[in-house]
Amino acid sequence: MSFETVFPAQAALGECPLWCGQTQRLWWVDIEAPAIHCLDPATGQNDTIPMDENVGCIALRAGGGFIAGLRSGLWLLDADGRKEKLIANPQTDTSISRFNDGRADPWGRFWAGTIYEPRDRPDAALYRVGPDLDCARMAGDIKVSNGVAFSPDRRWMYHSDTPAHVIYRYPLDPDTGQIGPREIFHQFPFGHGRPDGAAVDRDGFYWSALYEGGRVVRLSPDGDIVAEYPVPARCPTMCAFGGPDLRTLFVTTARHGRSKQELKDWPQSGNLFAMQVEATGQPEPRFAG
Ligand SMILES: O=C(O)[C@H](O)[C@@H](O)[C@H](O)[C@H](O)CS(=O)(=O)O
Repeated sequence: MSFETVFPAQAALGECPLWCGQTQRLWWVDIEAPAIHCLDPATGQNDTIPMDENVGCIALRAGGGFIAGLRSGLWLLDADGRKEKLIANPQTDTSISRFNDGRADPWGRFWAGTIYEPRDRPDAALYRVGPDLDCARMAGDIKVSNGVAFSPDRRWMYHSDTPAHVIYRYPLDPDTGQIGPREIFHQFPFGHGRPDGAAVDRDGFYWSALYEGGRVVRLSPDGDIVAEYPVPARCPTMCAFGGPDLRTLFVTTARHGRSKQELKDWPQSGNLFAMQVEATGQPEPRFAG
């Protein structure tokens, strides 16, 4: 098992891969293009929706279209990616803060966090949008919000702060989805990659893309690293399960802000990769609003 290029995107900042089981397509974004993409892995056909501002994350809406975390705030988009409604713009200064990682939860809500781009103080935050479009600030004290994912038993929400090299987890009420106090799920040592986007498989194992770590790591429900999978790019940004049996692991990667030497050493940076895995992913929920 090893990652192979599934689409030679050469994306600036590939992110937010998410599988649509209905159409058998992989949606993903290029934060810096900026664009929303839709890949048919069977044919290699990749359709692009250009955006007019950074797009950090998207989720599919149950009724069609997207909910998205953009630089200017949280938006509803139609099926063609056109802005329908600004839900909220909670950031204090969008010139130095934008939405980053996010996804829908098993209750049909959308969680999205920001990146505080100066990274000199923990001014990023995590927000949750309900189907009624009510937006609530759910967590703070972070610099770059990443790694949002949910356990299959609905008892844990995972959330990372990339520059701090830490993945947190929050207890979830399995009925209401309310979160409890955060605890450290895994603290990575500095200098060997830091946790970016992630996915949780059907057995509750957390698969984390390690930015500047050139690999994806699989962590047990107790937070122990049980496997590591090299990626042919130094900066994998997020992984997602897909394919007819949800046993294909897709990973997006980055070129943006990387040195010429790094891009020479890792010429496939920015591509989309895929690997068949023994684990089975969870179907990606849709936003109910
Ligand atoms: O892709 C993302 O999540 C961010 O936009 C990336 O740029 C990355 O996570 C971030 O740059 C990591 S860090 O701030 O350099 O630690």
